Amino acid sequence: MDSWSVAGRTFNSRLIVGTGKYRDFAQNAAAVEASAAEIVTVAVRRVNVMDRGQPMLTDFIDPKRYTYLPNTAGCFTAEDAVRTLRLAREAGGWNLVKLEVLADQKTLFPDVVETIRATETLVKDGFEVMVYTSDDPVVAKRLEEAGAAAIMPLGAPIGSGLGIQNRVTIRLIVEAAKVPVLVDAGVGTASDAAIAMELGCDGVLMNTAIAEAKDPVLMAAAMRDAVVAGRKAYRAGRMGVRRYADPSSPLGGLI
Ligand SMILES: CC(=O)[C@@H](O)[C@H](O)COP(=O)(O)O
Repeated sequence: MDSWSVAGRTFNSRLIVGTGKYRDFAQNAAAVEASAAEIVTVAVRRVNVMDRGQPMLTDFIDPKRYTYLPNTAGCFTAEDAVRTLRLAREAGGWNLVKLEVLADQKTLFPDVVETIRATETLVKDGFEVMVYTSDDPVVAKRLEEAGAAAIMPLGAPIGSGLGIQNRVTIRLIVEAAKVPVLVDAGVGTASDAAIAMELGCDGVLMNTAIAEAKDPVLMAAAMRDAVVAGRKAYRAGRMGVRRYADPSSPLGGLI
C-alpha cells in the first residue's frame, strides 16, 4: 500500500474532504463515502458536532470510522483559533487539528503572522497541528520549525475553484519539507487534484469542488480517482520535456 502518515497516524487515502456547503448531512455522507477519504475536516464553529438537541454531523459520518479533523474556519486571530480548538478538544477529544487563521473576509488568505503564533501556542498545548498557509516556502519552513505536523499551502483562494495558481512554489515547499505537504483550498476539478499530487504533495484537502458540483457524489468519486492517478504519475516519474518532436517508433531498420 502507498500510505502516508501524519502525527503518527497512517492513512491509505490521500484525499481529505470537507463538511460544509452540502444540501444536508446525508448528501455530505454519501460524498464522503464515494471519495474514499479517511479524514473529514469540520468547521467546529459552523457545523453541529456538539448540540445533541439538533441534527449532528456525527450521526451521519461515523467518528469511529473516519478521523475528524476540527478546523478553525472563521477565525481571524490566533487567540480565537486557539480558543476554538481547545473547546473542540474538550467536546470531542480531538487532538489532531487543522489550523486556519484568516486575514480578511474578501480573500480568506491566511494571516501568516497570526498563524505562526497560533501554531506555537497549540504545539505547546499538546495539539498536532496541520496548518493552512500561503504558498510561500519561507513561511512553510517557519511553520515547520514551529512544530506543525503538516503544511497545507493554498492552491488558490478558499472556495474559488481556480485550481493551483503557483506550481513552482508548491514544488519548492514539497522539496524542503520534512513533514507532509497537502494542497488545501482552491481546487476546482479533478485535474487540479491530480496536478497537486504530480507536484509531489502528500495529499489534497478540498470542500467546495465536491459540495458545489452538480452531482457531488460523482465529483467525489472523480476526486478519489484523480488523487490516486496523480500520485501514481508522481511515483512513476514524468518523462523529460523536449522542445522538438521525437518519433514514437524506432527509426532503425526502415525499408
Ligand atoms: C473545508 C476547509 O477546511 C476549507 O477552509 C478549505 O480550505 C477548503 O477550501 P475549498 O472549499 O476551496 O476546497
